[in-house]
Amino acid sequence: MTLLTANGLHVSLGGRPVLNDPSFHVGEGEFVGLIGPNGAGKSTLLRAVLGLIEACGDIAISGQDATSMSARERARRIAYLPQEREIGWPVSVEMVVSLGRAPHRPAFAGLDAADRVRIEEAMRRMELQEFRHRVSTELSGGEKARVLIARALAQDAPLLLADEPTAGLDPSHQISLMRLFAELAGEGRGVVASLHDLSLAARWCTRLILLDKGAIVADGPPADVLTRERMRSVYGVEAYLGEAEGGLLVVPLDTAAATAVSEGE
Ligand SMILES: Nc1ncnc2c1ncn2[C@@H]1O[C@H](COP(=O)(O)OP(=O)(O)OP(=O)(O)O)[C@@H](O)[C@H]1O
Repeated sequence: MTLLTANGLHVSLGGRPVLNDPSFHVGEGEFVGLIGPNGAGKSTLLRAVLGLIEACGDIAISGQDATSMSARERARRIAYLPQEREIGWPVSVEMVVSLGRAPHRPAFAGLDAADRVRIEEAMRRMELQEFRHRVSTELSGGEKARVLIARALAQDAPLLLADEPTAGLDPSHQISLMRLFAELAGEGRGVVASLHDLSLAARWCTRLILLDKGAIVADGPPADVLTRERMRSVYGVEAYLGEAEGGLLVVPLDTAAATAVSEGE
């Protein structure tokens, strides 16, 4: 089943076009890495799909026109991890994670047993049980990121959109998170994550969408999308592409340094 279809999106911000007609779809079981240089429009694309900014074009969520959905209905179908990791109030970690259940409950209603199961599961998956009573605003950047990811997991939506979810996480937590997203996809959900670590993206994502200047320049299996030519034309760098543990390894090269060394020989 197709969880998300976006057709011909156009967004202008500050009088400048930021999204130039991208069209794509995300199905159940897909872990899609949204990649591209700074300013390519990745966050804008995610925010447009969520209805957080005005966009022209068609967006369907689980086959239903997104414009006909209330914000609450949308939040039951799409969980979102924003790029900003700020937590506004000095409340406990458990309280922040429990906010993920809000779209499923009538306003001001307490948590029921099913909510509590989801909250515990989300905290377990993000290794936060020991943190449950800590004040969320007093955590480190990476710990806060894990709390906000747990809040998105507690939302228990079929589709998860995550904006740079690995930012601020140490290597071990980066890998655990990518494995978790792959597991969520394996359970039949859809995951779309904007990522700058191309090796992580290539290793774990089932598909990559490469965005440049608001347009999709490639969409497909990681090894097809990440070529030396695209690293050059889109990111403006030479890159070493190799293989490690069954995944593609992408190492951007400092060409100025490489040239200096070879000229000195
Ligand atoms: N509110 C705004 N007003 C004007 N321009 C904006 C606004 N928000 C974003 N932009 C511009 O839109 C472009 C796309 O931004 P966006 O945050 O979507 O890029 P991104 O691909 O997520 O980048 P990054 O990898 O740096 O997070 C950028 O050039 C940015 O400066």
